[in-house]
Amino acid sequence: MTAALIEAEGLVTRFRTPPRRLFERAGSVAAIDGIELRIEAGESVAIVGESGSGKSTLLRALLGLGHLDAGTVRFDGRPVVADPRDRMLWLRRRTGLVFQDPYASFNPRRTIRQTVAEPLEAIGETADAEARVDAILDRLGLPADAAQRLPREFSGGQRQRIAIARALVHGPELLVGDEPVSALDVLVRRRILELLAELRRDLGLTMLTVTHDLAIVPTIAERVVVMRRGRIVESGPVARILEDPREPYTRELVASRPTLPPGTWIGR
Ligand SMILES: Nc1ncnc2c1ncn2[C@@H]1O[C@H](COP(=O)(O)OP(=O)(O)OP(=O)(O)O)[C@@H](O)[C@H]1O
Repeated sequence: MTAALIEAEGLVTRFRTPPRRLFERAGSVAAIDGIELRIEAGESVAIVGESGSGKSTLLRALLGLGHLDAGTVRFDGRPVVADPRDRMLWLRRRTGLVFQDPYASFNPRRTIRQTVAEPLEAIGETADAEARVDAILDRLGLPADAAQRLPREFSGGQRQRIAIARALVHGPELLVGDEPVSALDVLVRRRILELLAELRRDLGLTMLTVTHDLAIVPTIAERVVVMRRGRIVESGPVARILEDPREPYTRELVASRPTLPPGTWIGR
């Protein structure tokens, strides 16, 4: 079998929990507990589960940003190790990240040009930064003068476009989103989801998106991984999971999701 883009085996991450009573010892909780996950190049996978199920911890582990108590992660066959001596520039070159609240991750005093160029600085590819920033801002439908302006001058939807521009400016093959549209209102959310689907097609991206919102999954992914209490309880094609969930927990999640907009399913 050829190497998958991401291969995770037996991942366990524990966090210490403070004692609840005076003479009780501190305990620990497994935020992720024995995760096996394989993502092929070009695939788009959504990780879903309620708050606290371990989605963000898993994402951090896959990117080498969080500690692991057990297990291994490989990216295109190469081990991902959370080691401060190795800043894993090779992995940063190949991945782009989009978070829920772009504003919180923008420096309010840096122009959009400086903000979007951040990954290029981080990986030491600044030679043609200006042209690359202009090209990606244009690709994301931002006005030509956006580069000189500051984050506060933009709406929520535009800020998320800027965040996506920053995630893609260095030409990564994997785009990772942690609740990338949760902070947006419904119409803007729809547009950003469609934009992500289009970018994925045009750029041949592999996508990994964490969300608590099952309603967005058909637009963003072909495969769903359902997490509960640090474990994967079910995984499969979007249509199968949404129409015929096998696990009681997934059935509950599906039943409680808001009605799907008459949207674009990419998974079938
Ligand atoms: N740094 C930390 N220290 C202690 N406990 C943590 C830490 N990070 C996560 N946890 C615990 O690990 C479990 C999983 O958290 P995680 O944030 O991965 O879940 P999540 O599914 O991403 O939740 P949300 O959707 O609310 O972000 C939770 O019980 C959480 O309290």
